[in-house]
Amino acid sequence: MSITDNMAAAPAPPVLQAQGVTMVFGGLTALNNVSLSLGKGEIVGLIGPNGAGKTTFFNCLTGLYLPSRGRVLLDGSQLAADPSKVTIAGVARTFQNIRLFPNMTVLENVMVGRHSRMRQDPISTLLRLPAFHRGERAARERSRELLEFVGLTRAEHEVARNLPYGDQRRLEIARALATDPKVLLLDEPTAGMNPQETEATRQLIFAIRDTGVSVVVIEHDIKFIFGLCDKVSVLVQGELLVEGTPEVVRADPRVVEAYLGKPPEEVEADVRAASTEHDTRGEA
Ligand SMILES: Nc1ncnc2c1ncn2[C@@H]1O[C@H](COP(=O)(O)OP(=O)(O)OP(=O)(O)O)[C@@H](O)[C@H]1O
Repeated sequence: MSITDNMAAAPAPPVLQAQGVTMVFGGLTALNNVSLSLGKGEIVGLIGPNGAGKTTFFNCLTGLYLPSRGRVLLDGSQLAADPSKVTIAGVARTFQNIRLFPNMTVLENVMVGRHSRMRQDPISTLLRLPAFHRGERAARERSRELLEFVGLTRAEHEVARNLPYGDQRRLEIARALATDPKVLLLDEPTAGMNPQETEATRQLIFAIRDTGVSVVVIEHDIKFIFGLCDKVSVLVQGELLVEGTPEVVRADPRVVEAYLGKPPEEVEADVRAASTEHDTRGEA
């Protein structure tokens, strides 16, 4: 076997790596020594009961929180605890509670994402020099391409708050993609969607993966996760309980136990009900 053969056989290094991430809030350990490895073009699911630490983990991956211990690497380089630097490095996200600019148009929302990636010379911007206009034209073109990609071309000029809920979630994804991410983190992308919208979202995530972007998805809909992901990690009370292929995770007795000892269909209904209760409590 030649050296080249050996090199070809070596697995590609992970795009994103979380190593022993621990997050302590006062006396509460929300995450304890959680690791995750994401390959190029891979889709990884993150599941777990309410309060397991899933969103906290995303906040550590995106620089919103500085982990109490552990680190996060993108292409082998440690990420700063600074969300805008993490975005520029190539990690984008959507939020559990949609965060759009409600009074801006659909196109403008995507352009905001694009601008966070652009490096305009301040003088050109201030004086509206040709370079500024070229940059704006390119940003608009790319934003339109992304709206077409997520199926929102028809809504380009609508005000974001007037979009149906499912479309708002797609718009958030388009805005995240406008930053040209290597890694996209989706926090409950199908929450509140009907079965058709959920299936369309699954197809959209596959299409995103096919462009070479790696994806991590938090979802309570277990069937959705098992039908989407290459690997699944299960968090329970801040600890990584199990990780593996959907087949391995689904069959693991600890997962069944952690999810109330019921089959996936019943578990899913329970988790959704618990989630609604949780949200209602949060609003009270
Ligand atoms: N900023 C914070 N300060 C203090 N405690 C926090 C903070 N953020 C999260 N927590 C706590 O950390 C734990 C994990 O919360 P987190 O929101 O990450 O869970 P989750 O798995 O995303 O839950 P859900 O499925 O309900 O969204 C919870 O006990 C939560 O109350």
